[in-house]
Amino acid sequence: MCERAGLLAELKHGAGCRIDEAAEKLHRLSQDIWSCPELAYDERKAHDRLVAFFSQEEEGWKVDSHFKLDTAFRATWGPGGGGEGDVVSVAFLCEYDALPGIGHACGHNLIAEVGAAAALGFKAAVEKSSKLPVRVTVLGTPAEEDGGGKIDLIREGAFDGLDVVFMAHPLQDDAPFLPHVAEHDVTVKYHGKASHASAYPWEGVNALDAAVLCYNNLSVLRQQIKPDWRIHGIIKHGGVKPNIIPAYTELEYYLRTPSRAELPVIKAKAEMCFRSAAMATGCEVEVEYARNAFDNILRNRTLEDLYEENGKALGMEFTTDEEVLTNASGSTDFGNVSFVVPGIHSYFYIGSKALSHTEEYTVAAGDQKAQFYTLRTAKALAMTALDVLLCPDLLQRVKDEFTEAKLKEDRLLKDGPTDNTKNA
Ligand SMILES: NCCCC(=O)N[C@@H](CCCN)C(=O)O
Repeated sequence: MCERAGLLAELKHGAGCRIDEAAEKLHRLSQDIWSCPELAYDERKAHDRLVAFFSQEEEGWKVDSHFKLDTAFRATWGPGGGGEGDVVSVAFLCEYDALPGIGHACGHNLIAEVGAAAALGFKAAVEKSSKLPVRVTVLGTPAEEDGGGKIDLIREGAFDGLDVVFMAHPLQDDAPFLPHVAEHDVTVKYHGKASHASAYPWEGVNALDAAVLCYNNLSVLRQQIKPDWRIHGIIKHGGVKPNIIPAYTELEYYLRTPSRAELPVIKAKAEMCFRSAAMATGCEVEVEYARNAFDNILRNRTLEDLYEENGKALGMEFTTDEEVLTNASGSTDFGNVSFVVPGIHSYFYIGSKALSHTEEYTVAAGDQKAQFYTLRTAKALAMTALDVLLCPDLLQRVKDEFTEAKLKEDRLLKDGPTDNTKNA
C-alpha cells in the first residue's frame, strides 16, 4: 500500500479529468494523422502536427522539433518542480508511421494520441502538486513499421536519463503485455546475365531462378525451425519481361525468433538458403541486413500489474484468451527500448475485432468509436505513471525487475542457443 494513497487517488482523478477535457483536440490530432498517412522516416506532416500540438495548443512544454531524426520530436516539462528527492524522469512514446497502400492499418495515429493524452493527464496531475520531483517527456518516435526509429534514437542517446517509459498499441483486445519477437530484416539480391530467353537462353544466367530457389529453400527450412520462429518474405523484383532472362532479382525477408539470442541461429540457416540458390544458378548474391535489428520485449510484470489494476478500475476487460496471450504478435522497436529503460507496451481494444494490417483496421483506427477506448487507455497509462512516481518502492521494484530480466537475456545471448545446422 502506497503511503500517499489519498494524494495518489486525487491525482489519478485529476489526470482523467484533464484527458476528458482535452478529448476533442486529441481526437482532431489523431484524425489529422490518420487522414494523411505517411511512411517510415517520412512522417513530416505528423511530426509538424504533433510539434504544433505541444508548442501551440498546449502550455508549458519545451519542444524540440526534428529531435535527432528528421521526423522525431521531443516535448519536455519539468524538471523537478523544486521538490524533494531525485527527479523521476517519465516518458510517453508516440508513433505515427503508416503502412504502404493501406494507410493507418496498424493504428499508429491512435498511438500518437494515446501517448499525447497520457502525457497531458500526467502533467496536469503532477502540476497540481508542486512538490513532486518529476520530469515529463513525450518522445515522437518515427519508423516503427520499417527501419526502427526508436533504435536510431537509442543510438543517439534520446533515451538516456529516463527512468520509465510508457506506450500503448491498439489491437483487438486489452492486454498489459503480448509477446513480441526479435526480428532482423534482410534483402537478398541476385545478379545474373540477361539474354534472349528463346533465341539463346544458354547465354543467360537466370536471377529469377535463383530467387525462386531461394524462396523454396526457405519454405522447406520452415519445416525444420521451431514453431514460434518466423520466416516470411516477398519477391520485390522478379525480372522485366518474359523474353529477357532476368539479370537481377531482389527478395525481402523478415526473420524472427522469440528471443534476440536466437536470431543468429535463424540467420545462419537462412544464409545457407540464400547462398545455395546462387550456387545452383551461377548467380552472384548480395545479402544485406537492415541497419537495425529489433529486440524482443523485456517484460516488466510490476508495471503490467499496476496497469491492469488501473485499467480494471476504468472498466477494461483484459483478455484471458490463451491463444492471444501466448502467440507472438509481431515485432516492435519498443523491444530495444525495453532493454535500455524499464517500460510497458500495453495493448488496447478500439471497439473493433478487425485484424491489424488490413483495410478494415484502417477504418476502425479512424472511427469515432475508437476514441473512448483510446482515452481510457491514456488514463490507465497516466495512472500507472503516477503509481510509480508516488510510491518510490514501486519504482525501485520496476528497476530491479528490469535489471534481473536483462541479466537473464544477456546470459542467453552470451551462452548462445543451440544451432542444429552444425553437424557434430
Ligand atoms: N503487434 C504490433 C506490431 C507492430 C508491427 O506490425 N510491427 C511490424 C514491424 C516490422 C519491422 N520490420 C511487424 O511486422 O511486426
